[in-house]
Amino acid sequence: MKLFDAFSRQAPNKVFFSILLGALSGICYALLIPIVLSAISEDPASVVEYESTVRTVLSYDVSDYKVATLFLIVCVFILVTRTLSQVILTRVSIDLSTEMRIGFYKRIMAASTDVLEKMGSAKLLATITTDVGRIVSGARMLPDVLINSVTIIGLLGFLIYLNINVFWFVIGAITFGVITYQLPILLSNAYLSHSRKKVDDLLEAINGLIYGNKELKLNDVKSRIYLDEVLTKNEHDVRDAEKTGNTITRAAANYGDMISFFVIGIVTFIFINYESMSSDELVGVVMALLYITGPVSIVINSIPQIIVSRVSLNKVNKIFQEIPPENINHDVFPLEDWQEIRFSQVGYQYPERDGLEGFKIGPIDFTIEKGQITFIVGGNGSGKSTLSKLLTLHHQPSSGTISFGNTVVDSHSIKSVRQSISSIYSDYYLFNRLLTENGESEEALKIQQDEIDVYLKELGLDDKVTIKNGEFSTISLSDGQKRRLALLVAFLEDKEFYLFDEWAADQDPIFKEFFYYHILPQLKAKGKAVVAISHDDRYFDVADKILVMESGSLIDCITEREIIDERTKTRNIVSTKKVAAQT
Ligand SMILES: Nc1ncnc2c1ncn2[C@@H]1O[C@H](COP(=O)(O)OP(=O)(O)OP(=O)(O)O)[C@@H](O)[C@H]1O
Repeated sequence: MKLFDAFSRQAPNKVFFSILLGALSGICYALLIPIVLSAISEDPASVVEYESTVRTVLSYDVSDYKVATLFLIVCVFILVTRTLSQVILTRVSIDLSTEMRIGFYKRIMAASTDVLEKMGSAKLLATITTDVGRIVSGARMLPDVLINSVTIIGLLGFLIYLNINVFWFVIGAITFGVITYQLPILLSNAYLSHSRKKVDDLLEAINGLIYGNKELKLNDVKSRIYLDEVLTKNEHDVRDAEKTGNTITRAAANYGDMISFFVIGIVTFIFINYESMSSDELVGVVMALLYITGPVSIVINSIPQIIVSRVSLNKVNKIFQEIPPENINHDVFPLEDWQEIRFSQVGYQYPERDGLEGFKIGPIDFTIEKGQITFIVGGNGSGKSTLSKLLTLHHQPSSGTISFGNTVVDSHSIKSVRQSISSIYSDYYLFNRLLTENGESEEALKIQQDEIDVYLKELGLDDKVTIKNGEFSTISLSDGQKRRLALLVAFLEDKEFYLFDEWAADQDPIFKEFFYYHILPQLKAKGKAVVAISHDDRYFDVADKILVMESGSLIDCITEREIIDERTKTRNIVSTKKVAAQT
């Protein structure tokens, strides 16, 4: 059983110990009935020797003292072994779920950006939150299934001892019950997994409700249609599938519970007419069957959950395969000094989607120099951001080579080269803390704190955020302020190559100017290679080089100072005229 394999791999010794305890507990459980029967039966062939002595314990009369003592010992033993078995396996299951999730985090970190972008966050989140949980709940049933299975086996053994024909009859009845029970369960699983798919759609719709809330508020028709045709429809789909699935499951579970009673009825009212049995034997059989009812229904009713667990385990394994780790060297080594980033005949293409060919870049040749500011410009969809992800080594070229100085970026060097890059993308993510290594000296921390305070002031954030022990006091800031905080983080990283994708787009005019005329030149003066993707043609004069993109091709690379100044001047005149015309 795959589920059990996963467990055994997690903690083989603990699992073995838990199985052993579970088995012992199951055996003792099965022993209770023969012990009780021995006490009430006068049959000389009883399991325990009958003794009619009465002893007084704590002022109470106890008959069959020896049997009673054995009964008590077995009960205590069951209590201890059963609890230990369950606790051990439950702990292993909790460890397993933690390990699984951490494994997921590591795999996501090691996967390439291309693969993650293709898969999308919703699928990954659903797997981490839903499937891992299901595996654990299924796995938590394993100790009970084990204990009860052993109990069933023990009681079946007792039935063999009582009457072999009854044993075969009971085996046949249980097999029939288990098989017929599976049919409704399969049907209900189909409904429940349909409802699970619908939950994905519903979650997407709820996202729309929360994030599209402002748009919906401004348009009553839109919000009514969204409520009726999207949210309510999805809710009803989930509700209907769940109702049907759960109705079938409940009916099947009750059928599972009643199987043993059907068997008791058939043995008592029908079987007895065809098989000669003493009344002691019949009492024994009925007691064993009554006793077996609980374990049988526990085992039968856990089958669906264990099946769901296995399905989830397969899903998790499948997703793991779909996000393979990047096939690269994961050791980081110091890079040889470099002065320029060189793109030689670099080409890249997004994968085909819905039968449409993926957007293509290149082949492209250019260089980015340290101590220079390079702008990448071009119309919407011309490929600037795609090019930026090639520059920051998140996309790997399908043709050509990228080199940082003498270091060619390949599977051996890519991770090391990435360490010299800092970027703020247009869809950047701001963590709520600086992720710097602890253990620095107090003096170093003080210098860093001073540096932070200077940057906070410079970026106009000193009255908005404080950073203590690396944690931001808040990230509930305006879009522009958040982006400035991201800039502070990038500064502190002190990398050799900085890339900004439309950083200034949502800054006010003062900070826009501050970015282009102060921050970028400051980085340039520090000898950093600086690339800014920008539509702000007013500031193109800051650039030492302008790369112009169109439809995935580099159509111009302007390096001449006069041309840049000239173009900037012309664009400024055009912009001023446009503004004048509009006003
Ligand atoms: N993750 C992706 N998967 C597939 N295709 C993509 C992906 N991201 C972008 N594209 C395609 O690549 C093309 C270029 O997109 P890109 O974001 O590079 O343009 P851009 O020049 O940065 O545009 P903008 O100025 O609007 O930001 C687009 O036509 C888009 O359809």
